[in-house]
Amino acid sequence: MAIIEMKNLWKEYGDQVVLERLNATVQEGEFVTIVGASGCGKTSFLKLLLGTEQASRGELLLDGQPLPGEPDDSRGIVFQRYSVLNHLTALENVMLGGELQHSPWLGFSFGKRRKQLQKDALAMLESVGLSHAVDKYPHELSGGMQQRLALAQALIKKPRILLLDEPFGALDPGIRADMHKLVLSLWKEQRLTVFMITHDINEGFYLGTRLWVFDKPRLDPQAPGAYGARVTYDLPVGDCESGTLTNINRSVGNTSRVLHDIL
Ligand SMILES: Nc1ncnc2c1ncn2[C@@H]1O[C@H](COP(=O)(O)OP(=O)(O)OP(=O)(O)O)[C@@H](O)[C@H]1O
Repeated sequence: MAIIEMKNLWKEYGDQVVLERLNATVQEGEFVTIVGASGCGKTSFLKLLLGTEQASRGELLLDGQPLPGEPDDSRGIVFQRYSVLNHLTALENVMLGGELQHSPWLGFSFGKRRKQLQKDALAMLESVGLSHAVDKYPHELSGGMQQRLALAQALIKKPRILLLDEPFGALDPGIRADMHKLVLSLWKEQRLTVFMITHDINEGFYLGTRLWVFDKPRLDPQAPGAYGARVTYDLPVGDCESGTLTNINRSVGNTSRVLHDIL
C-alpha cells in the first residue's frame, strides 16, 4: 500500500494560493527529492507532511488514513539550520525526545529508563559518526557535524518518514558529499521514506529515486498569489531524457525571476 497519497491537495494562506491540485502516490521506501523556485511552496508542503500545517482542500493520506493533524513519531524533520538546541550537549539533544515523552514536565528521566535512552542515543550518535562528540555543545560542532546531530535527533524516534528541508544547503561541497553518503546509508538501513528539498537539481538527481519539480504552470506577474505551484515533473530519477534538465532549469528559473521581482 502507498505510504503517502495526495488527492487534489491545496494549500492557501489567506487569499494566496501556494499549492494547488497536488495528486501523487508515494510507496514506502521511495526517496523523493523536491526542487523548485524559492517561495513556490516546498517548505509548506513538508509542513503538511509533518502535520504543523493543514491542507486547505483535498486529502493527504498516510497508510490510507488522514495524516495526523500534528507531528508524531512517524515523521522526523531536519531543517537547513537551527534543528538542535544550543544549551544541550549532542547526547542530551538526541535524548530529549525520549525524555519529553516519558516526563513532559521535567524533560528528565531517571534510573533504568534514563540508561536505556542514553544507550539508544549513543548508538544513534555512532550511526551518524558523532561518537567522538557526544559531550560537545552545538556551537562546538562544525556545520556538517550539527547536521549529523540534527539527523540523529530526527531518527531517534524511528520515524518511517524523514523530511529534509535543504539540510545540506549551508555546507561546503566536500562535507556535502559525506552527508550524501550518510543519508543514503541511513535511508537504506532504516528503510525510510524520504522527502528532501534541495536547491541543487544535481543533488536531486543524484540522491533521489524520484524527483519532483514544484512550479507554477500559471503565473500572473500582477497577481503572483493567484495560482499555486503544482508538481510539473515527476521523474523516476536516472530515467529521463537529456533535455529534461534544461527544460526544468529554464522553467524554474523563469518562476524564480517572477517571484523574486514581486515578493
Ligand atoms: N505561515 C504562513 N503564513 C502566510 N504565508 C506563508 C506562511 N508560510 C509560508 N507562507 C508563504 O507561502 C509561500 C511559500 O513559502 P514556502 O516557504 O513554502 O516556499 P519555499 O518554496 O519553501 O521557499 P524557499 O525555497 O525560499 O524556502 C511564500 O510566499 C511564503 O511567504
